[in-house]
Amino acid sequence: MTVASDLLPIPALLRQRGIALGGPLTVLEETTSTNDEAKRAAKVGAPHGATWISESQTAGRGRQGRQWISPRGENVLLSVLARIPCPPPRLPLLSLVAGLASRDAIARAAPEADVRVKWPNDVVIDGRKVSGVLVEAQFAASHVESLVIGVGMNVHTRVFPEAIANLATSVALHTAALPDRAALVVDLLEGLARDLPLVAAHGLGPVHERLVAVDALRGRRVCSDPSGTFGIADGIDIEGRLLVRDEHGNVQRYVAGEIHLVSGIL
Ligand SMILES: O=C(O)CCCC[C@@H]1SC[C@@H]2NC(=O)N[C@@H]21
Repeated sequence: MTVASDLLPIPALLRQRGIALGGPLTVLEETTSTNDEAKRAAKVGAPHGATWISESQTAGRGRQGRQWISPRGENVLLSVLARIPCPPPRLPLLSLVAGLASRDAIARAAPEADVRVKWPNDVVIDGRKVSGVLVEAQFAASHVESLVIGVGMNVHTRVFPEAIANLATSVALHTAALPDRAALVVDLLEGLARDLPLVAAHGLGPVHERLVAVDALRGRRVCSDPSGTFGIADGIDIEGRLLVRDEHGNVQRYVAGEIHLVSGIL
């Protein structure tokens, strides 16, 4: 099967705009997971910036062992291999910054939509998920040898399975014209190329202001695991932790995996 022609302009657009990620680009009809492709290739020396896009995944995955399901040919399923120095404590920041890059690409494609980053790794429109990020690091001894940044974006899908119908959305549901997948990919890679090395080297500082401006959780009621304490989300600090104000006005700081929203949708 040939790959959809709307993806073919990607290499030329990347060259034209001088984007440092996105090549060599492999576009597949099917794979288990684009993150698997990138991880396999990393082991045999694939270069920084190598990128895989697939029209479908048989074992697409998200964080915490969840599945990532996407109908064939409708969306963006992408993984990029990054070989940048990153101290292990900064790894959680990369999900946030990749989410921000995905958010900015989607906001450009759907300028009327209120596109936000939902800490720690989702992108939402009106509280419904439009994109998710899965960062996987490969270690040599105790240092990070390579990083795989996996991004799934719902682009053309208009109807979702019943179980997630209230939780998911797509770019197409917020645009008059059919969104351009190549433009979304190129904008995403541009954001990643600019911000990933900055954040890996300096922490969240260079993007913090942009991130807090599009924080989806601020003011929302959340619950911490495993204590079950309720509070109101009160921003993201410079270390990438979610601030939660409890009923007594005390602020706790949480790292990813310790917090969930009280109601599924925002
Ligand atoms: O929301 C999440 O928990 C993260 C979802 C990440 C999905 C993308 S799709 C491309 C890449 N390949 C995968 O198997 N997962 C990521």
